[in-house]
Order: sequence, then structure tokens, then C-alpha cells
Amino acid sequence: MRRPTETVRDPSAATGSTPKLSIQDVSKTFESSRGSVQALTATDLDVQEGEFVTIVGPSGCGKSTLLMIASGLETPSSGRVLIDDDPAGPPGPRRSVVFQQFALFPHMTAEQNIGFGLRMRGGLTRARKQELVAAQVETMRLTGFEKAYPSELSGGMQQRVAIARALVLDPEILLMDEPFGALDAQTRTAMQDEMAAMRSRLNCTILFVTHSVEEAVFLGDRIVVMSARPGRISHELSVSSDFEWKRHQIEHAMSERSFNELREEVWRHLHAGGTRRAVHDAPDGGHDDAPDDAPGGG
Ligand SMILES: Nc1ncnc2c1ncn2[C@@H]1O[C@H](COP(=O)(O)OP(=O)(O)OP(=O)(O)O)[C@@H](O)[C@H]1O
Repeated sequence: MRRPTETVRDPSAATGSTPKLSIQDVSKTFESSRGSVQALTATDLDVQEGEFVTIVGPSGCGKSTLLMIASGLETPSSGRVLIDDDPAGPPGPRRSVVFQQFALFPHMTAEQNIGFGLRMRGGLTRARKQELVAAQVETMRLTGFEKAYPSELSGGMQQRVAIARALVLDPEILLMDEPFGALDAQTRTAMQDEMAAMRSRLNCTILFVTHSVEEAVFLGDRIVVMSARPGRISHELSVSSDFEWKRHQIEHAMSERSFNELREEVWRHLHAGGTRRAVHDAPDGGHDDAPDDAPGGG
């Protein structure tokens, strides 16, 4: 029987399949007025088709940089990114990104925001585009708010619009950079549950950056732990889909022993990676909010 948690070094080697997304020996150095900052070093990550990979690590360790490089919005200083074994190239419709700050157009309604990326897409009639937007409105439980402007929507609804805007493009790879980080605790919990429930209906591969170990454990098929700057992947853990709590809500999951064992294991690896304080949740896990003390915060 498969152990519920096990260290996975190279999942593609285990499955023998071509990864959907492959980040190979990527490093990134930013040049700024304060000198150069090495954000990432020698980072390798393979993500299999349909896999949901969560990334945690200390503040400033390069999580967002890794995600931006995976999206094509940032170029690596060295190394390469492949999709289905081919160079990923510049950003395109195969990859969609959802940011922490929803980045909605304030002068557009919810449905106009959702349909924005479809405007440039050829081969679709106007009626078909409207159908696709309507389907996302329903999936994201935004019915009745189609004509509302972002300022008229709650934070959770705004983020649902942002996710709908990414999903309407039917991306092969969805890249999410702390998508629930700007939400209040209650809305965040609701969105975590929605993401887990929606997951089986999503036909895409997901890379998800979070500061929350709980979110990472609850949502991820695999958790990637990064170490302090210059960031690199220090550990990976797989989370078996056999866990019963994977089919429940996060509040329920957090009361399960196996969930908490996994959470503690992630914390151990975070501590081993060189920071006392890496993420900002675990309300009952003894890891209270505290000022960032990891090097290179930002
Ligand atoms: N455009 C940039 N120019 C200069 N330095 C940058 C730039 N983007 C990121 N950095 C630096 O690279 C390092 C990694 O940043 P990044 O945002 O990827 O980390 P992170 O792990 O996502 O941080 P956080 O958890 O706080 O969001 C930081 O030291 C940051 O200051």
C-alpha cells in the first residue's frame, strides 16, 4: 500500500511520462539600483498533466519569480521551461495566470472582465464567446452579478471573476500566485473549499503559490517546499488522494490527524530551509503571525 506521504524527487521518472510543464535548471538574477539580487538558483520542477502542485517557502525565496518564469511573463537568467517537451516561449493561451491582487479592469463589468481574453481569440463566434462567459459565470456562482463593476463586488467575488477570466480561456496550465492571500479569513476558507470542489471539473495542470501551509496541504497533490533566497526547491512531498479529508471542507480536514502530520512535516522542511517564520497561517499549529525574518523579504 502506498504511504500517505512520501518524498518524491522526480515524479516524471516514476511515471515515465512527459511532464506537462518542465522547469529545468532555472536561475534568475535581478539587476536593480541596489545591486543584483539572485532570486532563484538551479531550480528543477516537473509537473505532470492534471497535477495540482502547491509551492510554499519563506517570504522572498522566489516563489512568484518561479511562477512568472513558468508563465513566460519573466525570462530566466539561465535554464529553460518546456511545455509537453517543447520550449514554452512567450506567454500565450496555453497558460493563464491568477494574481493575488485580482487585477480586474475597474471600468468593465464582471462579464466584460471575464470575456476580455476571448476578445482577441479567433475562430469563435460572438454567440459562442457569450456562451463561454455565461458558463463561467455559473461555475463561479456569479449569476446576478454579470453587470456589476468590480467596486460593487466583494473580495471573494472579485477573485472569482479573476479565476473565471483565466478559466474561460481553457488553459492547459493554470498558474496561481497566492490567489486567496488578499481575502479575509472566512472568504479565504470558502474559496479554498470551492477550489477543491472545482478541481475535478478543471481540465488543467495547476501550479499554485501560497503562504499558507494548510492551503498547500489541502489543495496540493504535491507540495514543493522552497528554501530561503536564493530560492531553490529543498523538498517535495506527495499527498495521497486516498485521504478522506481531501473530499471534505478544509475546516474538517484540519481536525484530521493525517492532515496535521503532513502540515507538521511541511513545517519541519520549512524550518530546515533556513527560516523561523515562513508562512502566515496555522492558527492552531503554533505558528503565529510575526514580522518576516526570512532574508530577502519582498
Ligand atoms: N523585478 C524585480 N527586480 C528586482 N528584484 C526583484 C524583482 N522581483 C523580485 N525581486 C526580488 O527577488 C526575490 C524573490 O522575490 P519573489 O517575489 O519571487 O519572492 P516570493 O517568495 O514570491 O516572496 P513573497 O512570499 O514575499 O511574495 C526578492 O528578494 C525580491 O525582492
